[in-house]
Amino acid sequence: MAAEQKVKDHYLDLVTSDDPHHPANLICELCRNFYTHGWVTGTGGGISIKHEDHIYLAPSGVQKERLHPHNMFVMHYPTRTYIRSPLSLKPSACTPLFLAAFTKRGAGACIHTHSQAAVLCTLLTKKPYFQIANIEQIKAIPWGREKGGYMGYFDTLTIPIIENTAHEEDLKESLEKAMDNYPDTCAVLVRRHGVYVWGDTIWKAKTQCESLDYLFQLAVEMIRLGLDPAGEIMPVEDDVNPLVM
Ligand SMILES: CSCCC(=O)C(=O)COP(=O)(O)O
Ligand SMILES: [Zn+2]
Repeated sequence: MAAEQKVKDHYLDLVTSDDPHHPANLICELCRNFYTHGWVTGTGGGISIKHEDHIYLAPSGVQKERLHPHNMFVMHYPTRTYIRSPLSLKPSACTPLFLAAFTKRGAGACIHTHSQAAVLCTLLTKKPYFQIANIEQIKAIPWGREKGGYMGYFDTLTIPIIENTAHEEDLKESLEKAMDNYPDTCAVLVRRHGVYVWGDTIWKAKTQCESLDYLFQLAVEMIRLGLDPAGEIMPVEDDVNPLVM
């Protein structure tokens, strides 16, 4: 009994910390925050964080805004084995997709949202990508495989769109293919479903996810107004501006 208790305590230690920046605490806090954006509504969406050799994952099919650190699964990344599996829960169905971000991109965190703006952007085009250009917030999106590179104001942002599947885990192959075809991207949209966004750290992933969602919302409004999000900047006519002499 004593030995068994010791083992159990050890596993609990992996998800018990007073540090608000501990991955188990952060996933809970950020899911509550993302719920207020409508990003993890009705159990959809989620977050995974890599910390050293450990991957922190939420359970599948639970209300993400009500997570407790003790609900977290912990995977030993080098062996891809679970070292903590809460009883009667299953790890997120997004796990293979999160792992693709860690493995193929060296990400430190991956966020999946069911944002309505993201879904609408996949419905407003039949193309296998979403584009937007000449918007200041584009500058928050990293670009290029070299660390520290960001998009410029005059650049066109392209985010690949993959087709949805009946089961989340079946998206893995097409997500990985999109990562190969768009080596600079930090996100992949899933038609009629949502978006996966990854970053070097959880804070970068959050900033990128927020910036992309801002751009998705803006694109939907632009299209509603008959504007092309990826179109040219309309020249300002001096003679209609009363401030220009
Ligand atoms: C109504 S949510 C359907 C599953 C899904 O798309 C998702 O993102 C949540 O998966 P999880 O296994 O983490 O609950
Ligand atoms: Zn999903």
